Amino acid sequence: MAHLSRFLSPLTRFRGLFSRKPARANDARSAVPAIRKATGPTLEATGLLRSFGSGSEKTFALQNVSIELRSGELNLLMGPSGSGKSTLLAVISALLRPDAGHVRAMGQDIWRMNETELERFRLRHCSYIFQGYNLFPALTARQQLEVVLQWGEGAGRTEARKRADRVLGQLGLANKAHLRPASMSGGEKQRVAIARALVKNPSFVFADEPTSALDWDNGQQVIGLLNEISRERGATVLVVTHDHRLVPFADRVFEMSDGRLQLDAPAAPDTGVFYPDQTLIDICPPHEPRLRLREPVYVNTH
Ligand SMILES: Nc1ncnc2c1ncn2[C@@H]1O[C@H](COP(=O)(O)OP(=O)(O)OP(=O)(O)O)[C@@H](O)[C@H]1O
Repeated sequence: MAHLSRFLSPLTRFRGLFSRKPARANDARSAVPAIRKATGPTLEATGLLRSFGSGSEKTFALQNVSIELRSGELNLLMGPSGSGKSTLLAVISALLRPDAGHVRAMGQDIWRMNETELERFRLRHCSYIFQGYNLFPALTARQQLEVVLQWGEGAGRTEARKRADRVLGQLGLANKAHLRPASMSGGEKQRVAIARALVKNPSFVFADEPTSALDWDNGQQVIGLLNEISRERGATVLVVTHDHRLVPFADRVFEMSDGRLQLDAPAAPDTGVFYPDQTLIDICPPHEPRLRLREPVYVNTH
């Protein structure tokens, strides 16, 4: 089982929920682009090495791993237990320093940052979603979100409540806003965790086995939401999972084995068109789970 949270100090766990990034002006749902530019990578890792232990006990968890992720895409990271998925997720999400290699995000080499800069980067740009939800037991669903906005962004009480309620409503949780985690089902708890990740409008969402504790209906709902976060809000989403049923929801599927990344695997049947100038015409209905390109189709526009 992957446990990304083991790479977090308790303080980082708490602070990682917050962002000082101002809310985007437009509600992302109203801004689903019919045509979106396929941009370059927003997150680019090269030559990552990471080991644990020493001597005969030494484990090489990452062995020269390079990967590129783009905004607006949902990426799955799969592979057998112990293949290095959680380690890779932790290294590229600014939680675990590699022994060697580079991770470039938002135009910066994140592992050249000092601790303060790293913390600011996590706060401003990253959201983390864990298998175990990581909700505060004493807070209601609404308060889980409000605290992010009030403490993280300095939002006033009224504004925080309005924004929290809007996101809870978008995730079908309006009638659960007053409940504490102990009174919620696993699926509801994970949706609250996603709402909390969403409310800060992150550029990057990193999720470690977010559906493994859920039944298939709830799991499907959760991956559908992650899909929407990438597509409608333009976030770069990376999900570690063992569940092959999630594959049709993904833009790209990366396989790891023995600390190495295998070739990018295709996800689902052709539903879009790539033009040579890299403009992607997304022909899927905005609120349907996205179907994917098996092979990019290049159309001669001349
Ligand atoms: N903190 C640690 N100390 C020692 N070894 C570690 C540590 N973290 C990971 N490892 C080792 O590194 C290798 C990769 O572990 P990692 O958790 O990244 O794999 P994984 O693919 O996520 O596995 P799973 O699917 O079981 O969660 C494993 O052999 C693991 O035992």
